[in-house]
Amino acid sequence: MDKEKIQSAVRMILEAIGENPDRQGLMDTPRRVADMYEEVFAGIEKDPAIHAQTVFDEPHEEMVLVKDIQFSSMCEHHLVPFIGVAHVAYMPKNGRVIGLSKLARIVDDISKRPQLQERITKSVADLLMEELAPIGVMVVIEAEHMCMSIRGVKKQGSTTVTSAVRGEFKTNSKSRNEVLALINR
Ligand SMILES: Nc1nc2c(ncn2[C@@H]2O[C@H](COP(=O)(O)OP(=O)(O)OP(=O)(O)O)[C@@H](O)[C@H]2O)c(=O)[nH]1
Ligand SMILES: [Zn+2]
Repeated sequence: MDKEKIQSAVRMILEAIGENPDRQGLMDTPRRVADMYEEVFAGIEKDPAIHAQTVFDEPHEEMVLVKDIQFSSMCEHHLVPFIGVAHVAYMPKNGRVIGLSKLARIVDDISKRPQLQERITKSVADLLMEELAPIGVMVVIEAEHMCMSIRGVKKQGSTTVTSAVRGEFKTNSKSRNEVLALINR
């Protein structure tokens, strides 16, 4: 990531909005924003699939659900945050079970990029299907988009819910409803 370039761009934005980038309070702002972008866009340089490489040979072929995984991402249209929770369920097959924290790490790496909520949802589901070849995967994400609350339509408190459903969860409404019931408990 070119942090020097981010700094000069932020300086230009401050000038463009009619501010004085050299005044006391703004002097370090380009550097701070560059540090922040390095953090919130850290996923661009990461391959989330590495988190699915260590599998435990555990013969559990029923649901595993990690719910309420907090995440934050940056909406790619306005570069403002959207913040919420992800619920990730899968049904392992052939002993291909991964560490629970890895589900959260996958959500993190995929979120830390300019994103759309739909793409995060789909990416997490597809990654798990590809890497673990499980019986099924279901990802549900709930988030509030700052681009809808602090600007534009200015609707605070509205939540966007997206889901991606694969395999058994797609074909079997009982399995799907079980996940939804557990999420909403
Ligand atoms: N589908 C989807 N849309 C998003 C997401 N984040 C932000 N948006 C929307 O992206 C759209 C961009 O619309 P544009 O009309 O190009 O931009 P805009 O004029 O700033 O839109 P307004 O927000 O309506 O003022 C807006 O409707 C946002 O609400 C997301 O994760 N998924
Ligand atoms: Zn936006």
